Parts: sequence; C-alpha cells; structure tokens
Amino acid sequence: MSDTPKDLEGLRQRIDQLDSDIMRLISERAECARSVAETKTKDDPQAVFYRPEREAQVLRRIMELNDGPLDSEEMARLFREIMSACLALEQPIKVAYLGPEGTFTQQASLKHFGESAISLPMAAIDEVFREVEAGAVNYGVVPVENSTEGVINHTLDSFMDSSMRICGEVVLRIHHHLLVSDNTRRDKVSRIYSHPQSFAQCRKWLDAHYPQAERVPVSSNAEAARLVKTEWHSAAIAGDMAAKLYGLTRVAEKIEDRPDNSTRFLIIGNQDVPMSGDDKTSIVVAMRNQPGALHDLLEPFHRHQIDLTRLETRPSRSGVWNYVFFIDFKGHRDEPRVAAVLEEVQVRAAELKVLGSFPMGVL
Ligand SMILES: C=C(O[C@@H]1C=C(C(=O)O)C=C[C@H]1O)C(=O)O
Repeated sequence: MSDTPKDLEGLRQRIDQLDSDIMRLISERAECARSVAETKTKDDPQAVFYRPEREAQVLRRIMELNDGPLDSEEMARLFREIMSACLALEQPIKVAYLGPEGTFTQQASLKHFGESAISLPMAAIDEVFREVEAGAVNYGVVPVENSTEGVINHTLDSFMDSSMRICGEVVLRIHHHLLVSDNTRRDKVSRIYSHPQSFAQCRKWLDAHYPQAERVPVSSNAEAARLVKTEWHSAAIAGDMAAKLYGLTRVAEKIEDRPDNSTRFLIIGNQDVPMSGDDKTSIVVAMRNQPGALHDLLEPFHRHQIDLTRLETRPSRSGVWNYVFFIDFKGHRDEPRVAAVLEEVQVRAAELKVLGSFPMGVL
C-alpha cells in the first residue's frame, strides 16, 4: 500500500487502525448473519440456520477473490472461523464425531465447522449415526476412505440401515508422527501403538526404522498417544492433535509412506442440501444377481457423461440386496441430467437410495 508508513511505530499504529476496521466489519457481518437467522425463523420456526451450500459458496468466493499475500486456503480458513462464530451467535451447531478426542476425525470436524461448533466424541461410527438419528446432535462426522488404505467399511455399512443423508465432505491431509513422552527411553523403544489404518499407512517406514518393535494395534491414534504416557519403552504413531492433547514429542515427522496420504470424511445429517454450483451425489444401489448387472448400472452415467468419482462394492446383508454398490458422481440430484440418470438407474436396480447431494469439499 502506498501510504504504509516505514518506521516501526508508524507501522504499529497502522496495524492498530486496521484491526479496529476489521473488528468493526466483523461485527457488522455478525449483525447481518443474525438478521438472516431472524428472517429464516420468521418463515419457518423449525428452520435450520446452518446452510452447507451457502457456506461452500462463501468460501469459494473468498478463495477466488484473494490476491495474496496470504494464500487462498489460509484466507478461507480465517473466514471459516468468522462464519463459525457468526453462526454460534444464534445457534451453536452440535456435532458428533468418531472419537476419542485427538483423532483425525475431530480435526476434520474442526476444519469443516470451525472452532465455535460444539463437538462430542463418540466411541464408534454407528454411535455417530445413532446420535444424529436421535436428534441429540445436528450433524455427524465419520471417515469414509483413505487414499492409501481404501474404504472404511463400517461407514458404508452404517448407511445401509440408516436414513441419514450426506450433507458434506472434508478431505484432510494425514500426517503421522512417531511420538514419545518425556519418560520414554528413545533408544529402547520396543513397542509401538497405533490404529491399524495408521500402521498400514506407515508400513515401509516402520520396516526400515523399527523392524524389531512390536506393533500393537489399538482403537484409535489418540488412544495410542494416551498409552505412551505411562510406558517408558513405548512410542505411538498419531497426528498433531493427539500429540498436543497428550503433550508428546515428535521423534520423526511425516512418516506416512505416501506424501499425498489423505482421508475423506463425510458430514451426515437429516437435511437435503440445495445446489451450491459444484456438487457431488452419493447413491447406494442393489442390483439383481444376473450377468451384466454392473454394466447396466453404469451405462446411463456414461451416456449422460456424468463423472464417477468412486465405486465400491459391499456384500449384501439381505436377499434383495444381492450386490450393493456405493457410487459417487459429480453433479446435484436437482440437475436435470442427474435426475434423468437417477430415474434410469431406479428402473434397472432392485433398490436405489440417494444418500445425498452435497458441496464438494472446499477447504
Ligand atoms: C448467514 C447465513 O446463515 C449461516 C451463516 C453463514 C455466514 O455467516 O455466512 C452462511 C450460511 C449459514 O450457515 C445464510 O444462510 O446466509
């Protein structure tokens, strides 16, 4: 900026002035969001204030507008927190996530809803589903697939028996560290705790660096971190949140075998999300056990030129559901092209359930 002062005192005065301006504008924004909330409840007393499609649009716009020097993701993260605080002013969102505290799922929940949401750890994926179904919380966050290790079957299976809808997705880069406590004898590590998925994601590194150490699988990375606190000969593989929560030190950082290791999480709820302009749809389809079933199922997607982003098969759990396919594709169920495909699939399938259309993950 041309009128930016050059001396330290002048620069600090300028920063104070800018902070006052930013604060005034944030307050004005919060008032605006509050008025939106009032308008929503006037039309419908049961209205949900949180709008995933609108939040995705706000964040995408910020990323497009940003000219630096902060990078666009950083800028969007700041706005994520502003929106989170604005929303909490009216109605703090309650979120259940696959716990315990310190898991990557908690990190995904924070990334998606911001720090002002109230988040509650659950012991298992189906408990997250149950809490949302029972109305005890507004949304749930569960992992669904990892780029190295593949699909999380518990999550897919939970959808089969549930009426929950998918309202959003979050992709998180997963960095694992080898962690020890102050009491650990680093040269005597004979046991390493972690979640089986994390062991699988760090297998080569462990074979190279700790071939002799016993690998003990536990229910979560956070649990692994907790156990290390009490044993002088043990280490844990876990992420930053767990390390911070239990005050552990990183002996080796980013030990995952693949540098692009990431996990996709789903936001589940009981609301149908309108179009945001860049959306995905998830469906689960049962086909009859006959030759060419998979071809028949996929043919309409090909003909309407719809991009499939994922296809998973799960064993069926009832007579009708001979083959069960989970399919993700680009587009929203309200788009005519997508609606046409869904109609065709409906005719060919033994059963079709649309799990939801939702904004593509922004952050
Ligand atoms: C303000 C609104 O409500 C909520 C708050 C938002 C915000 O602070 O920008 C965006 C979407 C909603 O979660 C709205 O719907 O526009």
